[in-house]
Amino acid sequence: MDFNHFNPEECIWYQEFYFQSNKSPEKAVVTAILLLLLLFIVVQLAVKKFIFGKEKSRLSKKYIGAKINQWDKLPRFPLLKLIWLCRDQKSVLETGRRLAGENGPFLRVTVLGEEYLLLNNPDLAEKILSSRDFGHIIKPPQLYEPLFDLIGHGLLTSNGEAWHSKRKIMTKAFTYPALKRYTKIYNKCAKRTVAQLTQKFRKDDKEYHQINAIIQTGGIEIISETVLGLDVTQHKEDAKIMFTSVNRWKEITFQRFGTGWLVVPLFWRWSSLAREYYRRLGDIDNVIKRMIKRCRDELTDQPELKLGGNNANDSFDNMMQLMIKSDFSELIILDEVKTMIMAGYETVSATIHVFLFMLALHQTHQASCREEVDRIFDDPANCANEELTMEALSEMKYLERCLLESMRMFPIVFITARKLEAPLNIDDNLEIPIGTTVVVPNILLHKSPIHFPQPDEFQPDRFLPENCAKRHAYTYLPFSAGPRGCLGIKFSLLEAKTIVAHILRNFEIYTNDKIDDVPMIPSILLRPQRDFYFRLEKRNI
Ligand code: HEM
Repeated sequence: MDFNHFNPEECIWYQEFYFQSNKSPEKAVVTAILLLLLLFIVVQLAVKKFIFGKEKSRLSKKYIGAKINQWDKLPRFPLLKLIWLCRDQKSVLETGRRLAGENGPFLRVTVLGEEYLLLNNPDLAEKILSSRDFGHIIKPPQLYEPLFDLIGHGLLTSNGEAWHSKRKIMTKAFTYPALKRYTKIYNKCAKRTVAQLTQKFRKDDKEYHQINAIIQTGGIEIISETVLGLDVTQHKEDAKIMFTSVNRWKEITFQRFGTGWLVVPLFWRWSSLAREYYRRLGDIDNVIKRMIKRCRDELTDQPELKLGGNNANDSFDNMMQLMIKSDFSELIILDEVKTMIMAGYETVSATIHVFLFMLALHQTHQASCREEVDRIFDDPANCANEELTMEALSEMKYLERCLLESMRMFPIVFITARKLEAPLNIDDNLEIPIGTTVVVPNILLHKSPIHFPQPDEFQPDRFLPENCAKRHAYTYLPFSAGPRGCLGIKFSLLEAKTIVAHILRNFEIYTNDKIDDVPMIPSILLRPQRDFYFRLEKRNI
């Protein structure tokens, strides 16, 4: 074609484009925007690869001399096949179990140049989770990045020395004396939960209702008071802002991760959901700042309480006081408080919701738990005014076994992941290189028929001490394990036992759902496709 004498009307493709664009100019604009976005994403990926690539080679130099090993021979599972097999969210867990059975302990996949390795075996899980090497305890940025603008560099997302020093201090918030103080809060909130359930299930009401919202309200009340010192009855206005904002923030987060395209930062930042999300976050920050000020004022009024530094051990009522006494800056307190709320509210509420469902499905186990609970409530030495003490709660052995079994079948946090900044030595022949993201699939380990025969059956006696002693410690990981395992294990078990014991004391629990009616979906947390339905019959006590 002679471009010097180019006549657009003679050229068919040009005419088509010209007339199309004339007919609907907005289509051309949309196409241009999409092309620009595509270009932007490609550039972002290239820049990331360049930066991570440099980081990798810097780290590799640090470990010159790492042995040549079998890593290169470890086969890769085809990514497209994996995406295809996991296309249905409802059956993704079953697919995972099948793949784990077929592929042995390792499943290696490469995504956009990033290596991922599934370690589906308790020995391998122990190798990574028990390691104290700072290069083995890094949270993968590609998975945790979305959390950074929410919780900044709180305990859950920070690494290295910054993480270590904060962990040392925050561990004090979970010692026996601290938990003993929180137990009073658990009881108070459990009684409010029972009152709300009593209102919902009127006498002679034979209907089934969803109760998750009530369980979650109890969960937020507990975490607000134990972390912030925010008692709903005393700080009504702040409590209202806190509850609505935390709930909306959580809903938006689920919506974001459930709607694939909103995960892309560029789309997210321009969405109306993001605007609401940051406004809610601002509201939460303002409540926390007001609580920090109140707490500082209280401590100034009572100088004998102001201990500072390492002496902050025992004399605090809530985690905020501990942080102020440990001289955390306001910025660190904001991140840490939000971390605790995020780590500790939805996880326990969701665990209780599933546990009540398990008890409703297994009436004989429910009856045995109630018998135990009644015996403890009726013992005045253990339990005055229907207040469960730490000692009373530790006597609830049967209830605890049922809770642990429920968490085995449905671990709310279903995987643990680390990004290697130091090679991980598996044995003489295999060393996993720096840069790999290793994933421990807690949920698949819990369903292993070798360690848990008839894994789909609810059998609380698996958690009798003699049966636990026979099992590898890294077969059961609802709270993960090792130096980065959950800080709130005892907190969660005590809270869940208190709430459920109060409910069992007051109600008989029934459901008309079957276990297969409501598949569990792996989202940020493992959660049922919809809330379960329950009927609660008030007991005559
Ligand atoms: C049933 C309830 C809970 C479950 C299933 C759970 C599970 C977990 C898991 C699996 C991890 C490790 C994550 C990882 O290694 O990537 C973790 C970490 C953590 N959890 Fe929990 N958690 C629960 C409740 C709580 C509560 C109530 C709190 C505090 C009030 C809490 C605070 C934390 C913190 C601070 C971390 C980060 C620890 C660190 O990185 O050093 N969790 N949790």
